[in-house]
Amino acid sequence: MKTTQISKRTSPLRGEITIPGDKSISHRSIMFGALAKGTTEITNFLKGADCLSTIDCFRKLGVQVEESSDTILVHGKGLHGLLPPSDILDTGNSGTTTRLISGILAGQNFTSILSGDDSLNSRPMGRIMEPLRMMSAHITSIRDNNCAPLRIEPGQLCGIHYHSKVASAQVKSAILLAGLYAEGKTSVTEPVLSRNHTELMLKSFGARIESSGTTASVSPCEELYGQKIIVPGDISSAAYFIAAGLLVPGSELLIQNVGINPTRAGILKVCRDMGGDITYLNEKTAGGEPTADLLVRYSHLRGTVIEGSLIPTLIDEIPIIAVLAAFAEGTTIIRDAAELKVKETNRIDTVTENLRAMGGSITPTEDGMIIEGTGALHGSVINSHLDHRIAMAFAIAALASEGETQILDSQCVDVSYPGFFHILLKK
Ligand SMILES: O=C(O)C1=C[C@@H](OP(=O)(O)O)[C@@H](O)[C@H](O)C1
Ligand SMILES: C=C(OP(=O)(O)O)C(=O)O
Repeated sequence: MKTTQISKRTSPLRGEITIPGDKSISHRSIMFGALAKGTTEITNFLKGADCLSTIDCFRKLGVQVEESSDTILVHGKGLHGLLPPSDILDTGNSGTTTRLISGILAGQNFTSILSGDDSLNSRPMGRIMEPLRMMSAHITSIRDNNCAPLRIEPGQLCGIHYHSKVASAQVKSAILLAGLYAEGKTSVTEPVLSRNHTELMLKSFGARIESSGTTASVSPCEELYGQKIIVPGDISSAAYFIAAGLLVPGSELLIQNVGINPTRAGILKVCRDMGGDITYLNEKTAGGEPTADLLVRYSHLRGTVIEGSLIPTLIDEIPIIAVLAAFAEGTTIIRDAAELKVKETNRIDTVTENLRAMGGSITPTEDGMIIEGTGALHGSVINSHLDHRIAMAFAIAALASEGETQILDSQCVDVSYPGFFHILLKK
């Protein structure tokens, strides 16, 4: 397993950088393309391990996916054309693959088994099993612990109106995708709006889908139709370079073509609230997804409060926000973020462990953390616990910290950002 060593950066980060494609949109482009009639052409697809797991699963379901250096072609099978898999569907480290594909598989006339790595197989699946069962799906946890491996058997689905306890785009999407196969209308109401890529993209593929506030509804349709998709740069990946630009003295970095969908862009609001100097340039919209180039300049940061409806818009960015908070002046409070406990690791614990190792002052809470900014950290050994977001967040902390830092199991960044260290260390 790989260890990456990072020392304090003595020169500013300057120039331009492009960010790999959005992970959420890349997963969905394969899934919806597979269920559509005709070919879906995807540009700027994220070839991270999670999205490659999605491709692998759909290949096992009989879908032809052609990969070239700059495009992916998905030869769709139509809504009812998937084939029984010859093997277990391996969803790797990916919660998104597992939960979204479960909604699709619940509506098929064959049995499938889904399983992932140790992290994935310990994450909660009851949150999708409950609503899918209410729709009459036959989905069971093979070890009877509400986790994967999951067995999904054929079922005749019926529409429901589900009130979700968690604001989770994966739960919402699993239900809406099952709704494509259900009799009648299927609706999901969330406590607060989560990322809405499924709603935007399914609409462009021709689904009968509507959204109003925190409720999204789908009704069955004859077919979906293949699309051309240009995947925007992933704001969750851009977050590390935004933070690097804000933290390394003298930096001025132009981060190009970043997705700034308001259901995803909470980190930009937080950085600005903390005093971060970020300018949006060249704003555009394609396929309902807004993008911009972000000009980020080194800034003096102050603490802030992050809570409520903002949390789902930046849930994956909380580890790097915690790093920013450690360098800021004053206190940062993060609450309403209990979902952090059920990601690739318990991110309240893994952020606390690693921030303390670097000399940060952090108090974990039941649903978040309180960080007293000390303005400085020191190098240390970082245990990523194989969580890509932890490895990348603390790599950025290392750039602005005295001494040397070693990131253990740094290869895990390949889950969402292959080449991350190469780009970071040559910039
Ligand atoms: O739908 C998606 O693409 C995702 C939703 C979020 O998970 P939850 O739905 O569990 O909040 C996020 O953490 C994950 O990285 C991607
Ligand atoms: C939580 C994440 O992804 P997933 O749920 O798809 O594993 C993530 O990328 O931070």
